[in-house]
Amino acid sequence: MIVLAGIMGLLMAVVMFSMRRSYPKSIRGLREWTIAPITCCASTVLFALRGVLPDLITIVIANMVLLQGCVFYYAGSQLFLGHPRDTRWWSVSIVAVGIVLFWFSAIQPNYAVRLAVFTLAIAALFAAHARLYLRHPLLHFGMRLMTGLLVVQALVAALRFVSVVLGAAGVGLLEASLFQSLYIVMYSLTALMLSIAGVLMATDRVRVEFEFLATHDPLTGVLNRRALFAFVEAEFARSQHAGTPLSLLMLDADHFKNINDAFGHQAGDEVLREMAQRLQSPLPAAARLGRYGGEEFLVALPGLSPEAARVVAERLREVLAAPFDASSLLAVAGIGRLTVSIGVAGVQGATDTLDAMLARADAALYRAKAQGRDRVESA
Ligand SMILES: Nc1nc2c(ncn2[C@@H]2O[C@H](COP(=O)(O)OP(=O)(O)OP(=O)(O)O)[C@@H](O)[C@H]2O)c(=O)[nH]1
Repeated sequence: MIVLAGIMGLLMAVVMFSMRRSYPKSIRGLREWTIAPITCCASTVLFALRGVLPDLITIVIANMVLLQGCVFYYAGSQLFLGHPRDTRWWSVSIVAVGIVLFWFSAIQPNYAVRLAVFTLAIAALFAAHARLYLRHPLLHFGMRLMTGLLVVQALVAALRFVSVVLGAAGVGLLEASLFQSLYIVMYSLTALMLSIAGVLMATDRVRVEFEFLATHDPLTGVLNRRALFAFVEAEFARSQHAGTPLSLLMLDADHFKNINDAFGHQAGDEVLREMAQRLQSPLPAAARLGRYGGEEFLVALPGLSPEAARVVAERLREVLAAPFDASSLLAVAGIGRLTVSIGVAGVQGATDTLDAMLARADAALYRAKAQGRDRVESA
């Protein structure tokens, strides 16, 4: 059982290694999660050589290596969750545990004390590791699995510690009692189970990152045209079905070409980013903002009539026209006030189509441009 679990842990290290090579660099911690099962497997080999190699290696070093393997998992989780790697105190603790284990194996042999010290250390390590996850929202199955495994491991180790204190340590690691067997199975499977949870978490993260890239505009971070249209189509169908209002705002920066020409394309990009950021704040929670193309944005306002949407549009115009922060790149470049023209359109009855509604918003925008810009026009 122990040997098989060690081999499976090694296979998981191969999986982690190949994931690390092919996954984006933004997914951190995979290096530590590769080293961790290898380290745990190395400890298994050392435990298995009991009687062949000196006790110093098969007891003291083996336990220290196992603890270090668990610390690598912890370090991987710290990095994966966006924290700096900070395991210095655990390294110091492993050395301290090693000294105590050495004392109670070479100087004053005592299996119960060794077991108590080791189970206490590993229970504390798993508890700290579980706590790290519990301070984050457990969004995906992989994270919940990892947290559950760590909590169970911490509890098993704590129970084992209590049993040792109550005088039920047994006589040795491979004693064939029920509790000892359960404990061995649990710890043999640690590397395998933690690695599986790590693989699931990394895969979840890649999916979320790719989903974001596929649905958001890289320059401004708002929804891209495809994702926005998927939303608008669904909302239009819902509005037709339920008879609830839906409005669209088509928004175009005024004389944007002049900004590019006068201040350069990079300043133009910065203006677009600033616009996207400013446009988000006054929008109702159900609204969605997306980049329609170039310097044009589209806002979908489910539940709002064209009259209510017009009020939102005026508010957006105000927010965009506010002066830039003195330290902002745009103020430094000397770009003045941002103005936009906005076309508003709402759903008109059961026979309306989305294309017709978009055409009305576009026509209203065109009218706003024709009538001098920096204004809102309704279809
Ligand atoms: N910097 C930057 N410029 C862009 C981007 N997309 C489109 N543009 C520029 O936006 C400008 C749009 O110009 P026009 O369509 O003539 O419109 P305008 O100058 O805003 O004038 P009006 O809309 O009539 O007020 C062009 O100069 C495009 O090169 C972008 O992603 N970044």
